[in-house]
Amino acid sequence: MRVYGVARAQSSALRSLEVASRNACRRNYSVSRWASPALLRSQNAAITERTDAWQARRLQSGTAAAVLDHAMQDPSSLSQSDIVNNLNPKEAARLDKLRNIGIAAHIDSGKTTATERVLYYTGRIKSIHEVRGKDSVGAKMDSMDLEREKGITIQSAATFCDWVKVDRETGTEEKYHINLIDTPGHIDFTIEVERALRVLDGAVMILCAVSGVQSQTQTVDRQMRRYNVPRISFINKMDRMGANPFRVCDMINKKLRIPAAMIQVPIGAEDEFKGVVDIVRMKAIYNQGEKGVDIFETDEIPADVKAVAEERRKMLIETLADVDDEIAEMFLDEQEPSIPQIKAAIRRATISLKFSPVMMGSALADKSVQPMLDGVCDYLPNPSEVENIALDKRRKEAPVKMVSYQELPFVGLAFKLEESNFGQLTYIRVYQGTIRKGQTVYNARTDKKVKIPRIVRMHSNEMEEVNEIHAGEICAVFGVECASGDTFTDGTLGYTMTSMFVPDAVISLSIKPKQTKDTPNFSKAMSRFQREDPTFRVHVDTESQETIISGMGELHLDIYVERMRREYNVDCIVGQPQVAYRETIQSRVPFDHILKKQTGGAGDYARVVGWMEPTGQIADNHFEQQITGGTISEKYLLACEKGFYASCDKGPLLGHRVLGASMVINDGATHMTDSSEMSFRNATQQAFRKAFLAAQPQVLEPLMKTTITAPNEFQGNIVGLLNKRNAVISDTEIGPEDFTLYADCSLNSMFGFSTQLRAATQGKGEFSMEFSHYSPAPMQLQKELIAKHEKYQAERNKK
Ligand SMILES: Nc1nc2c(ncn2[C@@H]2O[C@H](COP(=O)(O)OP(=O)(O)OP(=O)(O)O)[C@@H](O)[C@H]2O)c(=O)[nH]1
Repeated sequence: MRVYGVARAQSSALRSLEVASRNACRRNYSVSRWASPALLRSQNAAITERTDAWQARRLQSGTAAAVLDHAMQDPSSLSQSDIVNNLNPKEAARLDKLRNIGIAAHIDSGKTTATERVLYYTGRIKSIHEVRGKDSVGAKMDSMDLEREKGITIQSAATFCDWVKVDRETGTEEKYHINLIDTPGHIDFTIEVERALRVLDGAVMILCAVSGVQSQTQTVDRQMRRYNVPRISFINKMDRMGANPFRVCDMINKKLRIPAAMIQVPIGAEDEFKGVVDIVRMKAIYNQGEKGVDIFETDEIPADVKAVAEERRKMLIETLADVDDEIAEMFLDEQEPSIPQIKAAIRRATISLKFSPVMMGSALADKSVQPMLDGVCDYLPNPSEVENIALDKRRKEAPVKMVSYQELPFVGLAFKLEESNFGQLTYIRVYQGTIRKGQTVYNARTDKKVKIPRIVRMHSNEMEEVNEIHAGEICAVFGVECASGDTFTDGTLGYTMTSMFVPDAVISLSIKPKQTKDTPNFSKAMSRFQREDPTFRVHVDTESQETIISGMGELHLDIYVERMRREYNVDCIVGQPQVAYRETIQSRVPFDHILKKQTGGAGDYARVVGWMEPTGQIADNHFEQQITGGTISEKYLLACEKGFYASCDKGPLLGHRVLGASMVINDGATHMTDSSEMSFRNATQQAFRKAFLAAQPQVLEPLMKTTITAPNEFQGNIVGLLNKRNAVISDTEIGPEDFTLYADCSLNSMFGFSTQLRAATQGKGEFSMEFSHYSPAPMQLQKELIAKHEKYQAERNKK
């Protein structure tokens, strides 16, 4: 933890390399957090190879080389920021003032509204437009027509701005460069949050001051944990009736189980909300001027807020003492930490994911957004303070930590693709080195070279052309053929980065263009949407020859059907939404199957012996061969494996994917002339079918974690609706006005629920669903589904 404090102090003071080097040596044996000697060696070699004049001078001077040598002897000695600081304090100073952040939250918490203020206060936009505002312009970050019409964010949008942080006591100013991504709240577009958090260094988690932690807040919380993203919590909508930030702070602690404490308390609430008290510095902060553009700070804390502010300050120090050693020691010695000590502790604890500082305001009422931006600069990490790991393909995929330093070989991750009027736009996070216009880079997955013709910085749907982008930054490039999640390098390193988590699709429907003349455009749109969104999948059903699209929910698929109409002029006919069922087995069944055909000429012969059994988990399938004595050759076993996985793609019960099945082949026979790869593949598929049907097969259905919120008077109606659907209600929370109900529901039973919910709550109820797990479908449903599938097959066979 000391590393951050020292590195920051060094970089802000821009001390000489010698001082930095001495500090690094002093820390050498006390800090244990850095990389492999091989990485440092390879990077040192890469640095030496480069002809960069500055670099060569530094290496010749011996200081930087000494630091790297030192690190090689004891690789645990230096952090990423130490290395950058020691190599080039100027570069460390650039990184120190850089933040890559995301704004993520439950639906309608005010992410886009808050982002609009951030852009206005930083001078990126000249006027503020509201989401669903009366001027019909819509917020800057909701640039798609559909987003503006529906008032929801569908795609995440990237932008950047410069924030000048003013220390009002000393009058000093510090300029920070912030790359910002506004993400959607609807669970159907969760991949957008997933990929933003994959590449960001920190986040602002927005919560509603009335509703607090909601279902999507919990999803976002899981995503932040998955990618180790430190966060500030910002309680928005302090102007709403029923706003209670103290309750929300408790909810963050209890429901999200992250130690959180207020670093501000409100001055008034609801329509009396006036501003906040910064309880670290004990200053009252108010917004003034048009759209709250000016900040007024004073020592005069209103009398009715003072006691709360003091009490909450004590609570803040106590919470910090639980998560930070330095404050813990002072706490035990009954010493009062100073303001810089508290701020440093908040920063350390936030970056090390042990704490979340809680701020508050009202974006819509233009109150207290600027202090939140100060918080981003003060408490969220710069790119060199975040650990980013790549796998080195040249060293058996050994993990290596990347150094956010512009002179090192380039490594970047393509995290998002988007079709624009000028061709495919690929968003890249540069983790190491520099990407330059005209440079040739390598795609680590395909090993293909590509030239970078244009680099731009994105400002929602507008772009600004640049010649190069350095480590730690986010940019977009044109004309680069790749898939979402591909790693690019300059070719000197064999690094590849792990990609993001892509959730399984739960819903599908058949789709075709109304008019055959639209087929080319239809295909174009399908391939574009698939490339852009890994949760949107398209396949052609081999039996019905229908195009099937699958995704995260009805809204997700509806939006694509609508985009097809608007952006490609293709009207489509869509089928009923279908649940993505799965199939599994429950018992072990042996098999001994012979495929034998001799009808003149070359015959077919393959014998496979073994067993099928459940893997024990409703997850991936498993194939294993335990052949002794070479009864089946390697080549044919490979064909058996292919046959097994092909069978898993289309289960024998309904033609849906198989989960949790294992096949072992431990014996068999081969014919001198009649055996072939095809005969072993077919024999395995036949054996699979027979064994599967004998092994107590079962249809699985997706269960959805469902959260419903509505005004309290409708609770009875909603419980009734859920009972009809055999939902299992797991929890209910009753708030001052609204209640929230948590339930597990089968996806199948939830079709049409939104219409019924609207009717039952006078349009005031909301619900969200997220895939939870697969569970056996009720027996009656299984029988009906199987009978329907068999009837369909029989009709097809007749044709
Ligand atoms: N009262 C009040 N309303 C707010 C505040 N901030 C946003 N809103 C309103 O809340 C609604 C949703 O705001 P958005 O900014 O679209 O929320 P979002 O989180 O970006 O929405 P999604 O991206 O669709 O999840 C809009 O009608 C806003 O005007 C606030 O501070 N106070």
